[in-house]
Amino acid sequence: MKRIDKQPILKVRGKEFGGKGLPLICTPLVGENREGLERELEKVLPQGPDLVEWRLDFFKNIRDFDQVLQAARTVRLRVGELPLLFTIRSEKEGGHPIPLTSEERVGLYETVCQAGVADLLDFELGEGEENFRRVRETSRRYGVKLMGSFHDFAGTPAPERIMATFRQGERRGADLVKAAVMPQKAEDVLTLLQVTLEGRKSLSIPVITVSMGNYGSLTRMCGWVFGSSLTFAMGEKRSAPGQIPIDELKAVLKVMQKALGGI
Ligand SMILES: O=C1C[C@@](O)(C(=O)O)C[C@@H](O)[C@@H]1O
Repeated sequence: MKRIDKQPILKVRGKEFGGKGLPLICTPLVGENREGLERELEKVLPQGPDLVEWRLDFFKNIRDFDQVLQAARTVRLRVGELPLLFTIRSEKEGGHPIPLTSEERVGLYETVCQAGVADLLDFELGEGEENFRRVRETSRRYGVKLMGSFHDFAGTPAPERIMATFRQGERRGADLVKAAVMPQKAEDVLTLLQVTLEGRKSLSIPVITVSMGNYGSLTRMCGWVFGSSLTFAMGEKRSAPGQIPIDELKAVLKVMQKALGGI
């Protein structure tokens, strides 16, 4: 079986988004200060993720950009050659409440790009066209890749809406797009997988899709077969419902890959 005809690929520090075979495994860090992040990394790194996401919205002193940068440099150093993804999730899309306006979030992304600590940024498409354009411009200037993202912690929108969001990301110049949604019924999981396949076949950039919660955890294991280029797995602590421990995920992926004939 040929997996999917068209395969747009994005390479970041040698890791391929959208390449053949297994998905990349990303482990989120949710430490609330530098020490916490260091402790987390000690547990996470030996488990062999392909990349690490720092969820800045969990960082306690996020208003203090100097502290953020200090922590960022520590994390950067520790992850070494692994790609590092910076994410400031907004509360309305399921993030930790943070005292930063949209304007300040854009500023913080600019700061980390300038400091040369990030490989990838996750910026919500819901932050609006102008903010997205600014983050796109800055990230491009510093050679940082940009993920246009969308999250719904309450439900799974209709497939056309998810696809429309992906196309919006593509139009705005994102390097890849991501949707994480919550299933309310088993059909929602199928919807997400169907959209994954459609996105993979019709977009010019790689896609990442996640269905969260218990039912949704299926997609964390099999989404790659339908075209999701990355899956999030728990290192020390979950950053979203349904994430499974990285070692368990790796074991499942191995079984699936063999059963699928090595695609
Ligand atoms: O958007 C995502 C996906 C995610 O919400 C998940 O469900 O695994 C976890 C987040 O940390 C990440 O930014």
